[in-house]
Amino acid sequence: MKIITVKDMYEADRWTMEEAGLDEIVLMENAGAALASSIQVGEGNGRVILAGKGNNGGDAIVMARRWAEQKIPFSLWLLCPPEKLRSAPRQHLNAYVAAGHSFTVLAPDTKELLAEELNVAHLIVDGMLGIGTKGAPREPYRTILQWANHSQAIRIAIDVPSGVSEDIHQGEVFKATRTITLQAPKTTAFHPRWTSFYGQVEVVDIGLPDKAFEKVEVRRQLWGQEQVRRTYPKRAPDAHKGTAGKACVFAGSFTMPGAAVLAGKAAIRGGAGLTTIVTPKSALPLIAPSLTEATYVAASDEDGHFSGELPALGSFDAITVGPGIGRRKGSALLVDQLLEAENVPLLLDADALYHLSEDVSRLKRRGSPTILTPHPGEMAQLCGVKVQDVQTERLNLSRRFCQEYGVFLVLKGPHTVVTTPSGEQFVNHSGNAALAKGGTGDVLTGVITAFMMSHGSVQAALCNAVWLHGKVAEVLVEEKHSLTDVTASDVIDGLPSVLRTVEK
Ligand SMILES: NC(=O)C1=CN([C@@H]2O[C@H](COP(=O)(O)OP(=O)(O)OC[C@H]3O[C@@H](n4cnc5c(N)ncnc54)[C@H](O)[C@@H]3O)[C@@H](O)[C@H]2O)[C@@H](O)CC1
Ligand SMILES: Nc1ncnc2c1ncn2[C@@H]1O[C@H](COP(=O)(O)OP(=O)(O)O)[C@@H](O)[C@H]1O
Ligand SMILES: [K+]
Repeated sequence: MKIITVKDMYEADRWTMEEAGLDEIVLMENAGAALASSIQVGEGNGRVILAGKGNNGGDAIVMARRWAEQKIPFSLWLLCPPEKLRSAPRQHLNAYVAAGHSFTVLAPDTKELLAEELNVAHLIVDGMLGIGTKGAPREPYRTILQWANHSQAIRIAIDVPSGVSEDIHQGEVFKATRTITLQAPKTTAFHPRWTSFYGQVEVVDIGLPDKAFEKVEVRRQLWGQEQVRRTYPKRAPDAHKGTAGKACVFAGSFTMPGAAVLAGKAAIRGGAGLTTIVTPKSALPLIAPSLTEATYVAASDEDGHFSGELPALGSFDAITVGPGIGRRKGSALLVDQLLEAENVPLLLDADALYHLSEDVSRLKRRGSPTILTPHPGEMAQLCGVKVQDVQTERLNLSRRFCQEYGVFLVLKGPHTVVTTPSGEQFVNHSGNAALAKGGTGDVLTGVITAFMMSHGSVQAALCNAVWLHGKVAEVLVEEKHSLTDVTASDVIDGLPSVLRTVEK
């Protein structure tokens, strides 16, 4: 599903109205109807619908008419004088009034009543500000947002939570329990500043033809279960360990053997036919007893870490380097040599990214696919910026980096972003804070390593691995864990149940 900017949405809107001849009134009617049927009204009274002066308010007015016709009790508040409404919302307000329904206009003498209603409401529908918002909400929105946010009510936002805007600000924003977005998810839903205000996001169709988005260059998409099912490869009945892929994982050290175990186990669970762990000699006995199915190469060791001498290796379908290798000179030398490995996809994670950041331009010399899997701290180091700058520019920064260096990038965190060398972007929709624990990144690296060899497309491999990893965390918390106790090993153990649903 395409993720769009405000400009894209207005362009699609314009096309639909001007080229397809569908009136704004019709789209607003569709939006209101879709909202009326997807919002659960709950028991009792105390439903407040807030309508602002733009088209977002128009959607709320249509929704109110639909509810009124179904005899659902509510109060509709108009936050501007009716004559200040834009043309389409005004026409819908006329229809609402003509149908015999009532509303209250916010004014000095009604303000207190609204405060009281919001205070005791069980459901607040926010049609105050939509994608036309510029900067922090001004009065009267600011105060009403404060009242709404203090209420114990379930809060539903129409299209976007009021106050969310593409230009970042620190003003008041509607804290939605759920946001019902019209037609397509907006980029702001995945911006770290705004994600938490959106709550649960649902997309409803309001009748814009797909063609309306063809003219818009949309290169960002949501990646979810549907896409995974479509792209997940079937294992051939005559598959053998050679066809399932031979992976070589450079991981571990005397002080960090666990990272190698986690990445190796996850690669094997992820379907790799053969997994070879290359690790410093002294770390090998710490790793091998916990990972029976792998084969091993003992690398030359210097004080429990890679010395930098590359052992003689056979041929592999994928090479991964990083988990637990440490930051000493030896592992830097290792990374340097692996970057020269021709004709094999190379995944760099964790400490390998630390070494890479010494000279990122080396990436430009690579002839085969290169995959980087940084968390925001590692991304900041790769780009020479602050972590905060990574977080506010996750999508744009990733795209610029991938286009400049010709790599695939997995920028981790809530809503992990996968970017291809040409700048296509895929935002992941699964996962939860249970993953915020050491070692879960090593698990992801292992799964990616396996998927790179089984999927025809690197992009699909990355997106599917990221989705699976997040989905496992969701299932673990739904079924037998809490957000607090999940371990990286639990994530590996949880892979089978989600993989089974994908294979079906
Ligand atoms: N195809 C579509 O995209 C459709 C969109 N619709 C709705 O239309 C909305 C966009 O409508 P509009 O373009 O009228 O925009 P809004 O509904 O966001 O309203 C913008 C209004 O708020 C004012 N405003 C902007 N920033 C403000 C701030 N910081 N403080 C106070 N006031 C501020 C502006 O002056 C303007 O009058 C969408 O979010 C959606 O809900 C629907 O009506 C159906 C069709
Ligand atoms: N709050 C969160 N919500 C969703 N996913 C998260 C969250 N916190 C962490 N993750 C995921 O957990 C993993 C952590 O990886 P990383 O930071 O590399 O850990 P480590 O290096 O310790 O293994 C990433 O896949 C990241 O996307
Ligand atoms: K809104």
